[in-house]
Amino acid sequence: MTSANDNGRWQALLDDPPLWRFQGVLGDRGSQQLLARLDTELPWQRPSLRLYGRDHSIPRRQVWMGDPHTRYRYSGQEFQPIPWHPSVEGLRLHIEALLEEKGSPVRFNSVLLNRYADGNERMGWHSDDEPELGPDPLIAAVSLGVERPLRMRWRDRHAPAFNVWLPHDSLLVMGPGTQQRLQHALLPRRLPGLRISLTFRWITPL
Ligand SMILES: O=C(O)CCC(=O)C(=O)O
Ligand SMILES: [Fe+2]
Repeated sequence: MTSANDNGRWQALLDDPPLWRFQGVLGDRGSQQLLARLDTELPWQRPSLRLYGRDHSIPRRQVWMGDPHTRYRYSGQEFQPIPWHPSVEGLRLHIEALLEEKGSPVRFNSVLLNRYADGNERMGWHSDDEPELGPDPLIAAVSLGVERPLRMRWRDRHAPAFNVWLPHDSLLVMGPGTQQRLQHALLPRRLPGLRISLTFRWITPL
């Protein structure tokens, strides 16, 4: 599915740390089909997380998927992955091929899927820097549905925060160093409509 042509669809948003965006991952038909399939076929959950001693339901829904040993811990909870949905496994292989062709070979063994019913649903400021992701993770995030901005800010505040717009059927690659130096958030916006993101990771069993 990849071709020499793909090089023209990569856009460098930052050089250091490397932040890249790719448009047209699956094409119109494939991306619409995947969005509908994920929306209807996955067991979306809204777990409670403990924050400053109180339980809060997350302001979105999520599914943790991956190889059986890829347990994932955050905010005092441990998530067991559900097995790969065939469409998501196909997307994983496609993205690994795109990255290999770009000269950044990488493998993923897990994915966090996030479902935002509308602009009120969101994800707060964080870095994906859990120990099981290793010291220098590369995270590949596919966006489907309504285009929303991922807000990014420098941890040391040496430069202003900025938006990375994530159109339907795009891929954002957060390369090595991104999690150490930047935080990101999907802030609430007055935008109607469904968005689903898939953030592919490599989890090292601890
Ligand atoms: O929905 C997004 O694009 C952001 C998701 C994210 O930051 C994450 O899954 O860690
Ligand atoms: Fe994240």
